Amino acid sequence: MLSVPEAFAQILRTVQPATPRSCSLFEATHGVLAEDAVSDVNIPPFDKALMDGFAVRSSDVPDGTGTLQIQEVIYAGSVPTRSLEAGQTSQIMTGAPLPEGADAVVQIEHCQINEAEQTVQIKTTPVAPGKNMLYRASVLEQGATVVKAGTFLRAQEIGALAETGSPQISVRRTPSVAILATGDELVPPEQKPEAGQIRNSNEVMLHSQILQADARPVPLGIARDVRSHLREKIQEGLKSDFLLLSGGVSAGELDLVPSELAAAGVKQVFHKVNLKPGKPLWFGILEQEGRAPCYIFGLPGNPVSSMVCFELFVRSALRQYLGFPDPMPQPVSARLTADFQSRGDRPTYQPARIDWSEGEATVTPLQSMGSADLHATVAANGIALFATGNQLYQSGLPIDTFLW
Ligand SMILES: Nc1nc2c(c(=O)[nH]1)N[C@H]1C(S)=C(S)[C@@H](COP(=O)(O)OP(=O)(O)OC[C@H]3O[C@@H](n4cnc5c(N)ncnc54)[C@H](O)[C@@H]3O)O[C@H]1N2
Ligand code: MOO
Repeated sequence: MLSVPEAFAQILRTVQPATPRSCSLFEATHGVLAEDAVSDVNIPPFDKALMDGFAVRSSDVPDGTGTLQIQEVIYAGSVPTRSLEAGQTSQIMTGAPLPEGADAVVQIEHCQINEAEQTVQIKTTPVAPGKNMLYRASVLEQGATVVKAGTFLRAQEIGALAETGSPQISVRRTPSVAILATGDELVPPEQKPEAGQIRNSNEVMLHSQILQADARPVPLGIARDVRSHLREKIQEGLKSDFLLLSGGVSAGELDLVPSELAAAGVKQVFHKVNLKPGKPLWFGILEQEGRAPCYIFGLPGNPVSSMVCFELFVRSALRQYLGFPDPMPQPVSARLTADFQSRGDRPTYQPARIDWSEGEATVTPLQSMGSADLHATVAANGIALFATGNQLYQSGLPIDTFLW
């Protein structure tokens, strides 16, 4: 059976980053930048006042006092016409360019203007070069990288791109992800289950996980364990960029998913991974003439297996599709708060509570009845990884955890 690292490697080898599209900054939120963006200007573009007041030569008022001759008033958006010689100053507004010779600004509250003599008396704390101003290009130089390819675009990146001359950018947009729950035992959440039935909790849970992964869910409802119905629903799902099926992938007589996917032309990449929960995980690709491939995951029906497989494998595939440089889940090392006895013939991903105290992460594995016990995940904010075998992990030992 495939190991977890081998499964990751096969997913990352199979899923190709989406073709980038050009879009305006108004459409770019939650996309991922496809090419490095460089600045076409210096930031700030000129030595810039950060206060309303007087532009000065700091050497004229090193101790913060002195009387200076006013040359002109410089507003934001205008250009100074006079440079400052010794003993001279110009009144300046926040955001305006400093005149040549000036290297500091004294704020207006510390200045007394004599209109008749066109002088200003300054009384403030010592003035060093750079006070209340930003030097040209001190934030960013023209030609420097503003946002790197592979960056998820939030409000601040979008603002920085606007400031530096990238109104139109090349972006990978979030994929559509179809969800298809399978099983004759399932009823919708709004229905009270009758004998032998359970509610379809995986569809809405996956919907929420897809949204949390910043992708676009396309819920398709329930496919019954009847080939014709499943076939029809699979065809609908294959129109999305990804298709997630829940249930029907293990060894049961009505586990029709792998054979129906094969009949639809989907090529299996792997079936079954050595982890707990999630062993029956299925992954494949549909290559299509003239359009992008569809990537298909058959997630085990047990709710915790479905959730864990999404967080580990589907999320990594979505990150790879979006062009993130590090698509794999990032482990957080945390110390066990109590002894933990691991059991089992597979690496185990145990629902866990991860906390931070005094700057260090701690982890408390939660009691769980296994892959059908969704309630253990409600109290959890992540998963703790334990290697195969029966082993006593002592309190205080650092182990790998993954937040969700
Ligand atoms: N003989 C074997 N039996 C099983 C094996 C095996 O290797 N050999 N693997 C076990 C493991 S591990 C898992 S996990 C499950 C996964 O089975 P399937 O993916 O085929 O899923 P189902 O049998 O359809 O369902 C399993 C379980 O989950 C419930 N379920 C299904 N869909 C939903 C849903 N949308 N919402 C909530 N719950 C759902 C379903 O009722 C079952 O109780 O197989 C083991 N068996
Ligand atoms: O993958 Mo299953 O949930 O391990 O029992």
